[in-house]
Amino acid sequence: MSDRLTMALPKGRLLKKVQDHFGRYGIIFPDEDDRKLVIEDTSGRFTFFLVKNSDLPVYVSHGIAGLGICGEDVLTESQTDLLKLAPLPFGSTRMCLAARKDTPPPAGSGPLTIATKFPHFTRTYYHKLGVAVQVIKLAGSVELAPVLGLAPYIVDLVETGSTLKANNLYVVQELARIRVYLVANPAYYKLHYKEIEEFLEMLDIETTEPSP
Ligand SMILES: Nc1ncnc2c1ncn2[C@@H]1O[C@H](COP(=O)(O)OP(=O)(O)OP(=O)(O)O)[C@@H](O)[C@H]1O
Ligand SMILES: O=P(O)(O)OC[C@H]1O[C@H](OP(=O)(O)OP(=O)(O)O)[C@H](O)[C@@H]1O
Repeated sequence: MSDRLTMALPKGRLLKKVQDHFGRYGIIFPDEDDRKLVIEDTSGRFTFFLVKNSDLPVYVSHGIAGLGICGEDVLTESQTDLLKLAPLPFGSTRMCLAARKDTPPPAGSGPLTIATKFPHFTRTYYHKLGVAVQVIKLAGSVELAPVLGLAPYIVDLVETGSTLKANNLYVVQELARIRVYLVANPAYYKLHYKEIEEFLEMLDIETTEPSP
């Protein structure tokens, strides 16, 4: 492959935001053929791989893509050791405990039954507090669980709150702020330190990792 930097991008709701943001800095990639999964930006600096959100840390940790753009939610669940270079100014959400409006907040040290797409985050969060949890893992539409009686509580991402509202649920407690990060494979970062730092300077964001 050429000496372009390689970056994995999530195919879902973040892609348009990345495209708009990068476009402001002259990193333009086409979207006319949205079935193409390997694309090159017109400035000649990047090759992008369009991957499923939850697979993104796999590609970066294996060094297939040197860089990636990924939410902290996915990073936490992946249990990979990627460098979080800098948060990006879009895609922020809140990880929340939510329930039906007629369910009171949990009291005492559990056990709490929680349905979620984020079992690792949920177990870690409550274990740190000494609260016992039974986690029911779902792949999506988590808001259905309290509505249908699968679990009284859910842990899920909340952005606008409209999904909770439409299903008569409420935020019991905000557990964490979740941001979207530019991440790197540690070895790739060392190898391409100069180009990556130039790219970060151009985006006007500072690295959160010390220099190698
Ligand atoms: N409203 C939102 N809901 C979920 N994630 C959001 C939202 N807004 C921003 N994000 C961030 O965007 C990232 C990518 O969201 P996307 O919808 O593509 O993921 P996903 O639903 O997990 O993807 P997939 O359905 O392919 O598994 C999330 O990991 C999260 O950090
Ligand atoms: O607060 P809001 O703006 O309503 O956004 C939050 C919702 O969006 C996400 O789901 P997504 O659309 O990815 O569907 P999924 O649950 O099937 O993964 C998230 O899991 C919430 O359900």
